[in-house]
Amino acid sequence: MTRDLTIAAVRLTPILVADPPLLNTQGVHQPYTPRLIVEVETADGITGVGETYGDAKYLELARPFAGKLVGRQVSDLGALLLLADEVAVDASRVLGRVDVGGLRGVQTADKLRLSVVSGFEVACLDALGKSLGLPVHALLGGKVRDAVEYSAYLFYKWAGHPEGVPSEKDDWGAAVDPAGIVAQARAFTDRYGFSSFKLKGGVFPPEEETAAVRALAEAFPGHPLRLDPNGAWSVETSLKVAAEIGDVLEYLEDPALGTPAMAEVAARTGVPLATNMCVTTFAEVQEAFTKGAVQVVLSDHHYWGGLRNTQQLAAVCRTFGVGVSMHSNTHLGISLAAMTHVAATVPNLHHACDSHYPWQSEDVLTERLTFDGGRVTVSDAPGLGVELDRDRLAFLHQRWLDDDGTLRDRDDAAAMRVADPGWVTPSVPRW
Ligand SMILES: O=C([O-])C(=O)C[C@H](O)[C@@H](O)C(=O)[O-]
Ligand SMILES: [Mg+2]
Repeated sequence: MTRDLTIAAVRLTPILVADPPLLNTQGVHQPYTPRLIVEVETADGITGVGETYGDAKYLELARPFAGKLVGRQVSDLGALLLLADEVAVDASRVLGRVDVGGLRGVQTADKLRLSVVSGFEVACLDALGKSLGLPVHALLGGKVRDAVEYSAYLFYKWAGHPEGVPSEKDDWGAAVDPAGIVAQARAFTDRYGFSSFKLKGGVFPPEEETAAVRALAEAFPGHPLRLDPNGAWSVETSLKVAAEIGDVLEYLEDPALGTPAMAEVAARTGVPLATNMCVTTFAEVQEAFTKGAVQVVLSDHHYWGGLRNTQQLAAVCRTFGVGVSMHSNTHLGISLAAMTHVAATVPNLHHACDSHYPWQSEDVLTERLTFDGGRVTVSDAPGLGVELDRDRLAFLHQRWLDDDGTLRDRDDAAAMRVADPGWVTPSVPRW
């Protein structure tokens, strides 16, 4: 049977999804956060889905990029990155400083383009897999594991968004001290079976956060623990924390901002350092690896330009003896499926992956993905193995249409100012 893999249509649907009041060093998550759902339809009527960031700066690139794909083949994956280079990035979008929501290091035109491409690459792979009757992991060379392990992503959080702010309720409660963090970890374990834990730090003074990690170590002896202040600490503070809790850490994630500071910390501690801030593109690899600044890179297909680039990153890490883990921002089930497919193919992925998915009560799928013993089973169904719920998609899109623009760009500092009008993004190092 011949198949027509020509892309006949591309649909882009920006949505707003509920997000709990999770705290990080920049502020707090908004009650609703933007995502972009990408659909690629072949001439045969097969639809592939992808998901990426939905802020205006990504939409601006996604729209012209979508126009370039019509008439091409869904199998033409190599061309995606080249086509993306043809899409102009408005200079005002390239801030030259850490971006407000993504906490992914300094924002560049390249990073914006790669994040857009990732959603389209996943949609093309989904459509191609459905056309050929093959799962995405098979298109990527085949799985080396049947399930992918995820870690519990613990956050300091408030019980709810500020009074009077429209939001969805969550049932996690508040967590603003060690006891609250341990209770949250127990809830993660009870609900999903996770056995490794990452605490998002950079929120409270380091002594409070190390106390929370100690409390976790006592409550879950021997379980892998990570602490990630998103570069909020000085080199000296990072070293102090490493000395205090290094004995219970699997790794310390981005304690200090930027490769030179990370290299200095790494030179003076035996605690492995991980990053999703100083190595986020191939261009940043050489300096960081040759300086020994990081021992683990958190891959993220949204950052790196897709699933195939994620595999290439893993190969580069293997070459340099650097470990691989996986980063996550707020995402839905399409991305979790994509993360699981690529993670299943990476032999040197030896750390449980991060995922925000448990924090997301809303999705655009007919069936949510589930964690069993902290693991997601790798689907062998054609494509990603997920199905779009068009009614939910329309509902969440309507929320985006109804928004006056306040929430269409993630801004954790602005969300914090609703509760604390004097809040300004802390300068780095904060401690
Ligand atoms: O460094 C990380 O792991 C992240 O940046 C993940 C997320 O962005 C997280 O910090 C958040 O959403 O607040
Ligand atoms: Mg991180």
